[in-house]
Amino acid sequence: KIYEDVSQLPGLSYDFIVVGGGTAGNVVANRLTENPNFSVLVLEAGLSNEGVVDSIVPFLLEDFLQQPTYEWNYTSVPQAGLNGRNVANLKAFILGGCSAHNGMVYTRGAMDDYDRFAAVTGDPGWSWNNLLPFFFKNEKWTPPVDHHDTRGQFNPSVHSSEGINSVSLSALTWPEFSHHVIQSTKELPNDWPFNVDMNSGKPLGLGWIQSTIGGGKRSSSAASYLGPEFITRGNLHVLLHAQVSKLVNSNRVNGKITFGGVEFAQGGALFTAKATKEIILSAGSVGTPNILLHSGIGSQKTLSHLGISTLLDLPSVGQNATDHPVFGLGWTVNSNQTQESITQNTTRFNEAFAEWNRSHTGPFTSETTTQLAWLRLDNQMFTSNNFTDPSPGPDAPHIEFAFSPGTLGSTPPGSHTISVGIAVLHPLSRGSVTINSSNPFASPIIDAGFLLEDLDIFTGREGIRKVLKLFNQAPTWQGYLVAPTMDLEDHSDDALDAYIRSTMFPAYHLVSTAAMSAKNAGYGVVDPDLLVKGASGLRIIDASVMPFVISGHTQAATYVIAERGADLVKKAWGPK
Ligand SMILES: Cc1cc2nc3c(=O)[nH]c(=O)nc-3n(C[C@H](O)[C@H](O)[C@H](O)COP(=O)(O)OP(=O)(O)OC[C@H]3O[C@@H](n4cnc5c(N)ncnc54)[C@H](O)[C@@H]3O)c2cc1C
Repeated sequence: KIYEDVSQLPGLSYDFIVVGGGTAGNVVANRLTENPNFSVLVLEAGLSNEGVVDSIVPFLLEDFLQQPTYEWNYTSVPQAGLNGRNVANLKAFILGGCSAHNGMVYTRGAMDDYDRFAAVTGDPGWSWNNLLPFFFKNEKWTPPVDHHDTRGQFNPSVHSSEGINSVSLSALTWPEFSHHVIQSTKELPNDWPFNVDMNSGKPLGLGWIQSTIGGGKRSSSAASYLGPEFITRGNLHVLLHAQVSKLVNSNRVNGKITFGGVEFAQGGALFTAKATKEIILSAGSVGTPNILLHSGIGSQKTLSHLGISTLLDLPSVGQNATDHPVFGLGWTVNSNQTQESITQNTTRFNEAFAEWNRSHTGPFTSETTTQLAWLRLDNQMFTSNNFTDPSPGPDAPHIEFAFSPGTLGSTPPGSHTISVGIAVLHPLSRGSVTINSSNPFASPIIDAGFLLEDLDIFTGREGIRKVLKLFNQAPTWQGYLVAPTMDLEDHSDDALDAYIRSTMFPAYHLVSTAAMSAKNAGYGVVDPDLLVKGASGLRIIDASVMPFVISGHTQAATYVIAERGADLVKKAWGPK
């Protein structure tokens, strides 16, 4: 059941307290309450997702992201790598967390990513092969709303229709643009090979986008894992408007620190919820380190400056923050079949919205990108520039290209554009999430550390060159493209770098701020079972535990961590 007011809760003592009803937290709550003997309370700071149309209708994402009501409204520190620019750090303030406001792109990444997780943690359970059943528990493959023939657009053998979270191919809303993109793989198959399914563990190549959308509606963790068949469980309670400040009632048992509960605020008052078995932090890559630090878990040096007494000296808390830098290239085109035909035409916009309301079909059923490509740079390019290949293995891409029949943000009235978003997938730059106040309700200090390392900007620059070469050399684009919105042809390295630094924005894939490491490692925040090192009864299950950012958008990886994490908890407390 979902509660809005703490006074309605039957009590404040549960077996498990899950902090954060976001992408991962709702998976954990669902899976633990499959056991009728476990009681679970989810504490979510944000608002209800019920009936929030801009979150439900995929095409309205851009509008949704402008709404401060559903945002934590964090600011980040000025970014030295971006000429001191201050970029947004979006984090959703709604049940479902970022799965309720993200771009819905479903990408698992490469097998090499997870095999590297297994290697650095010393736990084969994090390898691709061992995680595949958990991807399948999460995924509910769903037909696209236009029921078009999807043969050759995905590989059914790497998908599951038995999971909980809907994933689908988009309706064929933009056939002209899609034709040119797919045709590129026939005309330049060596540079841009077709990949029938980028979610097979081997993503290299170009293929059709898959999204967390089912029946034309966003499938957030709240809509799926807290769906009507689950939320009616008597042992599953979710309390909204409940912002956790810190872990409380600490004790030391056999040299390990334990916490009896969590303190949270609602309506200006403070309450304590007790956990008799475990506290699970699923507050995300910003929320989780913030709560740890205010609870006295972190670098003793930082905490003592703020007058917070250190219960557990774990200097890695909040460090190692990693996100994907993204920037875009745009062209005007000789066609009116672009998203501007809807966004700049009120009549068509209203018609498309009416169609979605009537039958959940039409252009409003998908987000803006139609295809993605994942490419590697030659090893030679790294060595001749004195870099080491940052990727986890030969099947992992260095760069992502997102093809869209339209441009993010505003375009001049009457223009028709297309764009390619470029993401650097294995940045070396690192930042941090830390605090500069002992007030747990103050905003943490977020620094993604974008483009501090030369390798990251080098990779971005080569991404631009790959796109320019594609549009120059593949005949399909001739006569369709009119002019670039910013001409980067023949630009020097310095000019391309300047373009990237002045236009880059975050992918919002922040991870690794409470990274897992091997049991005996002298760094890291959680062990491979996701238990906080040096603590007992305290686990972290969210995107913050990834030891590295994956070669893809991060929600599928977060879901798989949550599925396996919940399994570890159930095994620890279930029947022996
Ligand atoms: C704008 C945007 C677009 C994105 N697009 C994509 C995409 O297209 N595809 C993709 O794969 N990934 C995408 N991502 C990334 C992906 O959504 C995240 O990596 C993933 O959802 C993180 O899940 P999480 O469970 O770690 O955190 P969240 O989903 O953020 O969950 C954390 C939850 O904890 C709550 N919380 C935080 N602090 C507290 C507290 N103190 N007390 C109580 N509750 C608290 C939050 O309100 C939130 O509900 C995007 C992210 C953003 C922000």
